[in-house]
Amino acid sequence: MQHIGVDGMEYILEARDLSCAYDQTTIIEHLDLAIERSSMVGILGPNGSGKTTLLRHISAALKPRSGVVLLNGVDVFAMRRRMLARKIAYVPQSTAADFEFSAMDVVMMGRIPYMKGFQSESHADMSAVKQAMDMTGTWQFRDRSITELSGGELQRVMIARALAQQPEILMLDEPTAHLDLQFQMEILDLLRQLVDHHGLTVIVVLHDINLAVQFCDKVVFMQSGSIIADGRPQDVITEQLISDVYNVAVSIWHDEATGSICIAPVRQASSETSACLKRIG
Ligand SMILES: Nc1ncnc2c1ncn2[C@@H]1O[C@H](COP(=O)(O)OP(=O)(O)OP(=O)(O)O)[C@@H](O)[C@H]1O
Repeated sequence: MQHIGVDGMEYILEARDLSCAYDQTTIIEHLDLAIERSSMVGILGPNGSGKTTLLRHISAALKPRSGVVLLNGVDVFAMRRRMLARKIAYVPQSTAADFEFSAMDVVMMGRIPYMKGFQSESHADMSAVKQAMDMTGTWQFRDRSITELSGGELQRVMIARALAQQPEILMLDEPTAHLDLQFQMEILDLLRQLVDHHGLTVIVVLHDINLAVQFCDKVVFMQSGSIIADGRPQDVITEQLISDVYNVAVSIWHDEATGSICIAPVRQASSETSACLKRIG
């Protein structure tokens, strides 16, 4: 369904005047966010800035204190959970593998929103699971218990489960955290292809700004529960912004090989460290 936002653009997801709290502690206040359909959006910002909290609320895993989250113009909290699970899949930051499920059983759990009662899995369920496991390179360990998988292998299984859900929006919280460089690139490449060729919308929390720049159409920088920059990477990322957000000096240049901007922290001895070293020396 097409939904036109207040500014005339077509957005698949909108958060309007969102405020989120854990018990009495407010984390996010009066936040607005609009996500275009079939785009890949990176959420960035320092530890504790509210990225996970935002994802939990826009995925409807948690209810905001106030404000609304609209999916195709419909309030997500007015939707039935089963219907919502066919639209939004959420891969959390880390998953405890406490149970002896096989990797394939876990991916099959992504099909629950499509299953009726105690019916066994259909041909469509099996084929969605196979496709998701092929895409994430996890079919090879389909029969292994998830308790025996490495952090990176388990992460890919969790992404496969979300893909088996065949959602319109895939939200992932630091999906590359446990992955080596090859799998980081493969997973982000896969997400990019799903956006470009299958019309998926991806919202991904990332810590690596250089990867976000290469793969995302838009980046959203958070600081202390607010969005302080939101736009195309080449338009919003400046040395001043990164130094303001992370309190670290950086150098930014255009890199021929990647075709995007590159960001490197510039090492600086702080005055406190220098004074301390002088005392020791
Ligand atoms: N369940 C919770 N109960 C109370 N406070 C929480 C809870 N989860 C997170 N917080 C607090 O909310 C704030 C934002 O946390 P959040 O996890 O959203 O940040 P983040 O940007 O995702 O951080 P990181 O990059 O470290 O994962 C932090 O101060 C954190 O301590």
